[in-house]
Amino acid sequence: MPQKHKVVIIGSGNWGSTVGKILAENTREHPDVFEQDVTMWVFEEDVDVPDHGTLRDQLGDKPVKITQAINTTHQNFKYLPGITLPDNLIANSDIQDTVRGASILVFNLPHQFISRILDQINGHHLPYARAISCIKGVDVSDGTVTLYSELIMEKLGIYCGSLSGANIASEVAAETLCETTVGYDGPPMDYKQSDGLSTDNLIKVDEQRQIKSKPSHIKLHPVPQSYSHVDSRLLNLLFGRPYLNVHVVRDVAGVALAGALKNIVALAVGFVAGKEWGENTKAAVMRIGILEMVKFGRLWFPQSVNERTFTEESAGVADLITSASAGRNSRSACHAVQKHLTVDEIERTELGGQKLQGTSTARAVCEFLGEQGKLEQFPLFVFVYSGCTLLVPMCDAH
Ligand SMILES: NC(=O)c1ccc[n+]([C@@H]2O[C@H](COP(=O)([O-])OP(=O)(O)OC[C@H]3O[C@@H](n4cnc5c(N)ncnc54)[C@H](O)[C@@H]3O)[C@@H](O)[C@H]2O)c1
Ligand SMILES: O=P(O)(O)OC[C@H](O)CO
Repeated sequence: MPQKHKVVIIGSGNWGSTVGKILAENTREHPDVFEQDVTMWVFEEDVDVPDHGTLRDQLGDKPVKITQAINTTHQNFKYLPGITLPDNLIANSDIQDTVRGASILVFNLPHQFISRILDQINGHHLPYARAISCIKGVDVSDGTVTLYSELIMEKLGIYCGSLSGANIASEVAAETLCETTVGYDGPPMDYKQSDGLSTDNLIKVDEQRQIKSKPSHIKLHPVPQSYSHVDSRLLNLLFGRPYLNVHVVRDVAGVALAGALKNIVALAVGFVAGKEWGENTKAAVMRIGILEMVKFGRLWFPQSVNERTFTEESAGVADLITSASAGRNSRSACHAVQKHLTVDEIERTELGGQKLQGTSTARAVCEFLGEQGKLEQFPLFVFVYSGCTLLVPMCDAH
């Protein structure tokens, strides 16, 4: 019998809790492959107990710790209300305790918080753990665009794939039919060597990106042969559900980048909706948006991004459509225009603690493009970042 994978999830927001639910359902269904309990790292906070159902019978009417609320009621009523979570999904606010001994780490938190969490994890995880990032966003610093899958690889020295798709969390949690894309080109798990750093285990960084500060290779620890391989079959066991079809592709960068950039386009569509410019304009914005997404990938990730990920996968055009139609970025931009507020104000007042990814991504991407002298090639991204301020200030002064 292979050693069982221990799976943990870092993040417990709207999508974090949804993916936690999926993981726990699957580890329970495949006890031969996975340890049943899935620990979910939760950013600790006090939450008010809603006055409906049996929640106050179980928790009382005073504010309680969110971890206590989740572990007692098996609901995350602040970030994923109305959904029952499996009782083998265990909330834990101690990040180092959460990752200890885990062979599969799933990262799923707003990108604003990932860097600090990685610093706290470093040194406390298995050196051969494998990771999947469900985070939609990009990190821009020192004149470089870094995908969160890459940041995780660099900071922790472990392999990281990406998951992204047309996945409005509340719909996935309600188990309506949908699909998603997993980018995974990782080395197989069972190396001939079972200890030490293998020279076969090199993940090549896209050399065309001319990233001066990055190593050209990241050396990975081989996974002991006792585990089953992390391959497309195992990823389907982990993320697939009867209502969620998973397609595994090798294009990790394309999946991650599409998930990040579509949020900029979704904001633009939201502005159009708020201005009541109609469906033709929304369609035009989406068409131009997908072309800018592809162009960005071609320019900055020429060796790693496969353009077909943008046009054929759930992570590409399908996610753009769903996000533009019903995502938080699009809705918030629409409300901002209608209420003459900034999107940041809408985020603070209407999202109940959930975080938008589009505004900071637009800012990061456009500042990067400005530094590279490429702004004129991305008029829609620039429109979102700066042009939209003519309609409504997109962000607070910063
Ligand atoms: N919600 C969706 O429909 C959806 C769908 C697909 C992908 N995504 C992506 O998933 C990722 C996670 O989004 P989400 O919807 O789960 O989050 P969310 O928007 O619900 O964000 C709230 C989460 O952030 C946490 N948080 C607040 N302050 C924090 C801090 N200082 N440090 C750490 N955590 C803190 C909260 O505890 C909560 O868990 C994002 O990149 C998002 O783009 C979201
Ligand atoms: O609600 P948004 O705008 O963060 O988008 C949600 C998902 O990314 C849709 O796939």
